Amino acid sequence: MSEPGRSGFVMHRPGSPAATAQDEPPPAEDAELPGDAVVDLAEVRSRAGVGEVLAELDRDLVGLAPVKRRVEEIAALLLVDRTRERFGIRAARPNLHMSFTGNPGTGKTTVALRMAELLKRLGYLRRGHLVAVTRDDLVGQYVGHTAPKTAEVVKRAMGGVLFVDEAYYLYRAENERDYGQEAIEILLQVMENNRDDLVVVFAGYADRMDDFFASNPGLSSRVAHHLAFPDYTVAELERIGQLMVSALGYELSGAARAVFREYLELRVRRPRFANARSVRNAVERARLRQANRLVREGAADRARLVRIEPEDFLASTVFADRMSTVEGTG
Ligand SMILES: Nc1ncnc2c1ncn2[C@@H]1O[C@H](COP(=O)(O)OP(=O)(O)OP(=O)(O)O)[C@@H](O)[C@H]1O
Repeated sequence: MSEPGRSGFVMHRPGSPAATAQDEPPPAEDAELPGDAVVDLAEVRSRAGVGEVLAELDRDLVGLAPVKRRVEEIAALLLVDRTRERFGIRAARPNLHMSFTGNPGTGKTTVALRMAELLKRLGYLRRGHLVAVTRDDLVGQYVGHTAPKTAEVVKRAMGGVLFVDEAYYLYRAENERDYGQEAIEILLQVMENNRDDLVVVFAGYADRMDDFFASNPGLSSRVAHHLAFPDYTVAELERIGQLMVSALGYELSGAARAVFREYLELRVRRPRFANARSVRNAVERARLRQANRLVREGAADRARLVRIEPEDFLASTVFADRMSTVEGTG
């Protein structure tokens, strides 16, 4: 027998008759649980909606198994931390600043958004929004401009996640008077002093992030969770493409599927390949071509409006030739 408390905690008291809502009011949010209480963690997890966010993450994002596992581990850490608090066990709040490393289009921003939502549901962030910035949003061009610029961004991000993309551009080793250093100093302070209200995620290519952290030990020591985003396999890119296509209300004909796969196999080897972002761009281009084809043809029924055909992936010239024109288009 269990009884949900207002805070989502379910108390079991071994050896005592099960309480009901009538004979025992649920404990207040800040009421400390007695030492012999037993908390049903699965119930707490489900009440906070954690399972829901994790299930959505799993459903909406193809692959990324190691990332999903780390997100789940962090969620478990926070659930247990909250539960310990309810027993009056006081400890510093877990450090939640993170680094997300991986190539472009591997899902870093998307996972950061889900993480923000998760942290909100677990009560670690007030708002759970995401503010994504790059160096230009933080660093000014003239003396005295950086501090107010960074402060403004930090203010906007309070209660949520500050996502610093391509974080290594903040630090320019070759220029010791670079204003980026000033932004880093401010972020360091905020990461230490506002841990309860802001989570900072530094994102970028893995090798450059390693150098960035090596040059900034202060930052590195404040980042507790490092999540590595691997490149997608062709099969995963194909599934990502299918998801995107159906989310837009289209479908690939059988022949289009084969052409799409062939396209991806070539595309991953071309310069400026950007994983799922390149897939999104390919889908958008196919959508554009399909529309133009239909208008040229002059009439369309429902089936034709939703179907992407091979020629929507193929340009007028042969595939291999076209791949050279794909360069630089993402
Ligand atoms: N695993 C995935 N499954 C489905 N869609 C994905 C997946 N990963 C990324 N996407 C989609 O691909 C696009 C790019 O992803 P996202 O912006 O999160 O990547 P990123 O790593 O932050 O890239 P960048 O570093 O270039 O900003 C988004 O539209 C996102 O929804």
